[in-house]
Amino acid sequence: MVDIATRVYNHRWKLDPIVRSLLDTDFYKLLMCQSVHRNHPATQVTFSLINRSSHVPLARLVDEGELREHLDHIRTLRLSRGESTWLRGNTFYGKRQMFRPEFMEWFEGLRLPPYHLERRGDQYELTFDGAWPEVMMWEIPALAVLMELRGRAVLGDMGRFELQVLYARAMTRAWEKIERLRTLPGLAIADFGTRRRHSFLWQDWCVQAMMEGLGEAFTGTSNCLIAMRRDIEAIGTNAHELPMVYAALAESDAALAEAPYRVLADWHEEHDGNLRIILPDTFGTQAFLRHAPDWLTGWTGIRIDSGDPAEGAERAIRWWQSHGEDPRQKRVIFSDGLDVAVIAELHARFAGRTNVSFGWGTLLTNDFRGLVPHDALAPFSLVCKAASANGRPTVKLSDNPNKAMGPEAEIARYRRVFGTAAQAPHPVVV
Ligand SMILES: Nc1ncnc2c1ncn2[C@@H]1O[C@H](COP(=O)(O)OP(=O)(O)OP(=O)(O)O)[C@@H](O)[C@H]1O
Ligand SMILES: O=P(O)(O)OC[C@H]1O[C@H](OP(=O)(O)OP(=O)(O)O)[C@H](O)[C@@H]1O
Ligand SMILES: O=C(O)c1cccnc1
Repeated sequence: MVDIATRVYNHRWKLDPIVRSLLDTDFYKLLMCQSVHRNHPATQVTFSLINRSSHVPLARLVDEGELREHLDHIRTLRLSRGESTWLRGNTFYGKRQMFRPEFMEWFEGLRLPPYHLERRGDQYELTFDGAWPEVMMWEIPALAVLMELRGRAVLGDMGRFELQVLYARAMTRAWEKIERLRTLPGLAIADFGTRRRHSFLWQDWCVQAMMEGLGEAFTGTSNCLIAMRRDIEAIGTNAHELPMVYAALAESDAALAEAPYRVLADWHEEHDGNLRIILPDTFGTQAFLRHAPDWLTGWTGIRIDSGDPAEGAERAIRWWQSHGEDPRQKRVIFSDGLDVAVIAELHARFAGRTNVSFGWGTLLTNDFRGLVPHDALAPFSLVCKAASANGRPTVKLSDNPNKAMGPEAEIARYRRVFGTAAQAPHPVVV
């Protein structure tokens, strides 16, 4: 087992690359990338960094030169032969050859496109422009680099013993959470914490702790590199970028209203079983379900990613029931800023009524809250989103207005077209 504290202490004198592999990313990126590569290879997109925690002055905390070194390093990465063999030969969700040869050939040649970085006051403007399948692969490593550099800036001033005790405390906290989760019968939980993790090695430690502590209840990790190295399941669904970009490309209000379903029709052709998971909240869950075509009720499950999670799950259950579907045959995946108390509550309320699972992100892989002065290692809400497609702005409404994005006028148009009702704001922690 790596002694993380000693390693942090000893690695301060040369570039210690944060992201070392194109597989150090979420599995759903690869699933989406294959679909985008087939259906929208030439669509031009811009992805942008958004620091939703504006009180965190990223540009003061992270050195620009160091940031560039890490981003440049990521641009040198290529899929290795062993990684390619794993992707081509491994079974994902029980299916062989999940990734088609045309996609694999393209992926083997991929290098990430250039980035644009500029300091604006205390924040960084970081954007990525180019073809959608290439640009989308920046999101996860860019976030992981920024989060870890911000952490390293704090760790760099700490002594050997301070570091030992810091990690001992973080380990104790993580293990206590796992002990709590162990008491939940029939739990199914995966690691979704790559993008805002404390560090790669810390995420890897958390994954191994979940493996030992939870056994079968730990269903796997969204991180492909860790899944490969630890020989566990790679877990993934799909993300908001698909409906956001499809919607931005729509030529009329009627096409806009259809866009979220068009996404899933394309997905339907590629995947079955546990990969048919609906993400309904991009432009408001209620409106999405109200207008959903009948064939969608046959899908396996729904991912609840914003708003009040219990309300979201109740709504999904009612929707299935009203279409003659048995919710006990369906799956609800909760994935929004989870921590153990909420997981236990949702598990108690929904287990038995539907199949429940959890995608646990930042508060698994980066719960360093309260461990150093000024809470300088606490995670915060850093995201990287598709901001435009073929020159047109994207919009996200979400079930939480605090997560909405896009130009005001476009937000108003989307609300009208989708018939999205007013929503209650929820605080965004991560
Ligand atoms: N950011 C990272 N991404 C992927 N793998 C990593 C990362 N950091 C460390 N590892 C892996 O974790 C293991 C332990 O790290 P260790 O400190 O021994 O190696 P290293 O950082 O690669 O090498 P060195 O200590 O010589 O700089 C190694 O197998 C290393 O490849
Ligand atoms: O436990 P968590 O840290 O929430 O990790 C998982 C989250 O990460 C992703 O979204 P992201 O935060 O990138 O964007 P969003 O919050 O706007 O959905 C995903 O949709 C989950 O919400
Ligand atoms: O596959 C997913 O749905 C996923 C993975 C990581 C983070 N958020 C969501």
